[in-house]
Amino acid sequence: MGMDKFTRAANIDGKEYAAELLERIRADVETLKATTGAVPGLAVVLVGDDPASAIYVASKQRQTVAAGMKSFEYRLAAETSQDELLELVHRLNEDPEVYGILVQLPLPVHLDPNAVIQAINPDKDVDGFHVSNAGRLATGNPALVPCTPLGCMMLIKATLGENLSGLHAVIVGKSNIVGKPMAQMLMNAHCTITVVHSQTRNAAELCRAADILVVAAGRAGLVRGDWIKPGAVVIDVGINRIQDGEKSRIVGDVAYGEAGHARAITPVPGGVGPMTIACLLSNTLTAFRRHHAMVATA
Ligand SMILES: Nc1nc(=O)c2c([nH]1)NC[C@@H]1CN(c3ccc(C(=O)N[C@@H](CCC(=O)O)C(=O)O)cc3)C=[N+]21
Repeated sequence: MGMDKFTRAANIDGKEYAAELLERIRADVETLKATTGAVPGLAVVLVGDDPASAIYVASKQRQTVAAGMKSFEYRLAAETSQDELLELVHRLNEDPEVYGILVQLPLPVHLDPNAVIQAINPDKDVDGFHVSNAGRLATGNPALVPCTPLGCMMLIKATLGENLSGLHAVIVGKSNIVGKPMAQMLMNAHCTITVVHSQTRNAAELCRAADILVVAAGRAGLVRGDWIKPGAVVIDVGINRIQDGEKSRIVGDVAYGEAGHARAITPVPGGVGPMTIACLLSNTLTAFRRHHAMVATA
């Protein structure tokens, strides 16, 4: 894609897209409440008192209520046992008012996150972390997909249009939460996929081949300007708190100031982060729709 040197990369405003998505969700919730006589509800479970987690959970709750959904919040003590947590998950699985369940990660170290995630009813697994949802996504079946890569996909399509067929997407990072599901989604959209990670020998060279570059490495400024092909679309998933003199601030995994030759790039903050929360509500609405469609056709 030809870009003259006077063109600046467009800023992909995730905050604005998230606000638009939340407004569409709110309108859909209003209609569905009238047609089903039910209200979508999201349960968020927070174990312990990690301050960053508490901030995210408060923000999730505020936006859930703003969308017209019910919010059920469970704050459990840090010393909660595995059995107590599993018991709560089982109770939420059975609760007809709860359509979505999110257990905030990370959990205190004495708890096994995998066992907790696999205990969630996959049809209520709005994080999309259950093996059943990972398998559905991998096989192109209807799934609840992880919120962060879902939000990335929406921002990519808002920038490039619906048809991504044949584009080369490079994903940096291979986590179950972002890298792997992102690769699956882009493959389902008929992209050619390269996954780069900490053991990759020629990461810069591989990234330079990307039409779409999604970076979820968790390392501040890892991706430099010369890793980016002119005209590429760059999605920065990183959220890194760095010390800047007296103050601390949040930066992404991409050296944003070196990416002027990209076609478009997400800022941090204000890019992928706000889309993650909007997609959590989108997934709750999806779970609600699927439940009521099943009931209607049964
Ligand atoms: N089961 C589970 N599901 C999650 O989805 C989950 C989780 N656990 N644990 C923690 C991480 C983190 N996370 C974020 C969501 C929104 C922003 C966000 O909106 N960030 C803003 C503000 C950044 C700031 O200033 O802190 C931004 O990027 O603009 C960030 C991070 C969801 N997580």
